[in-house]
Amino acid sequence: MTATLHTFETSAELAENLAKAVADALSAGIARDGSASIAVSGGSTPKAFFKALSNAPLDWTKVTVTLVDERFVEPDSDRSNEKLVRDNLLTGAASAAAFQPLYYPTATADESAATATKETAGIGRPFDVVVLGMGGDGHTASFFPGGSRLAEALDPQTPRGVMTMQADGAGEPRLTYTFTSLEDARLLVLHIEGDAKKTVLETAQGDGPETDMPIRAILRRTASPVAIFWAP
Ligand SMILES: O=C1O[C@H](COP(=O)(O)O)[C@@H](O)[C@H](O)[C@H]1O
Repeated sequence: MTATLHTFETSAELAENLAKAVADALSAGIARDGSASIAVSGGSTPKAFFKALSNAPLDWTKVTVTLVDERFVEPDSDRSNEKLVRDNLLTGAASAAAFQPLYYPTATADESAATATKETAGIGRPFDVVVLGMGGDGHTASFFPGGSRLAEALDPQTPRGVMTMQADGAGEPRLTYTFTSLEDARLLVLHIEGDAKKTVLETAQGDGPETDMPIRAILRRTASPVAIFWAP
C-alpha cells in the first residue's frame, strides 16, 4: 500500500495536526457506527500528541482506547504503556473514554495475551485509528528484529488478536497486536520524530528483508494506506 509523508516544522505542530486528523476519524466512526476505536503506541514519542488529543471536542463516552503493544509489567511501572496513556491521554475530555488494557495480572505473558485477545474481540474490526511508532532498530508495535515470534506476528494468515513477543532489544516480555489486527485501520498512522528516525525510515523504504526491519511490513503490504507524520 502507499505511504504518504506529512512533514511538520515542530513537534508541537505535528501533535496538533495529528490530534485533529485522529479526532476527525473518531468522529466519523461515531457518526457511522455509534462508537469508535483507537489503538495507540507507547514509547517516548507520543506524549505531546496524547495531550493534544485529550482535549479534542468529541463524544469520548463512545470511544474505546487500547494499545498497539505493551510490556508485561504492572500498570504503575514507568515502563508501562498503559501508564503513559492513562497519564497523558485519558485525562480531561478523554477521561470519559473506555480503556482496554493488554496487560493483565496473570502468571505469564501468554495468559495475559489470551485474556487481552478475548477482552478486545469486540473492538477493532477494523480499528478506526491505529497510531504506530518506530524504534531506532526498525521495530514497530512489538515486532522486533530477532523477535521470538516475529514470523507469526507478521504472517497475513495469523488471526487478529494479541500475542507475546520476546527479543533482546525489548527488555521485558511484550504483548502485541498481530499485523492483521492493525493493517486495515481506517486511519493508519506512523508517527516518528527526529532526524535519526527519518534516516531509519529511509533505510526501511529501501530493499531488504522485513525480518531485519519489521516496519517494512507496514510500509510494504498493509491493506490501508499509511500516513507518516514526521517532525525534526
Ligand atoms: O517499545 C516501544 O517503542 C516504540 C518506539 O518508541 P520510541 O520511544 O522510540 O518513540 C513504540 O512505538 C512502541 O509502542 C513501544 O512499545
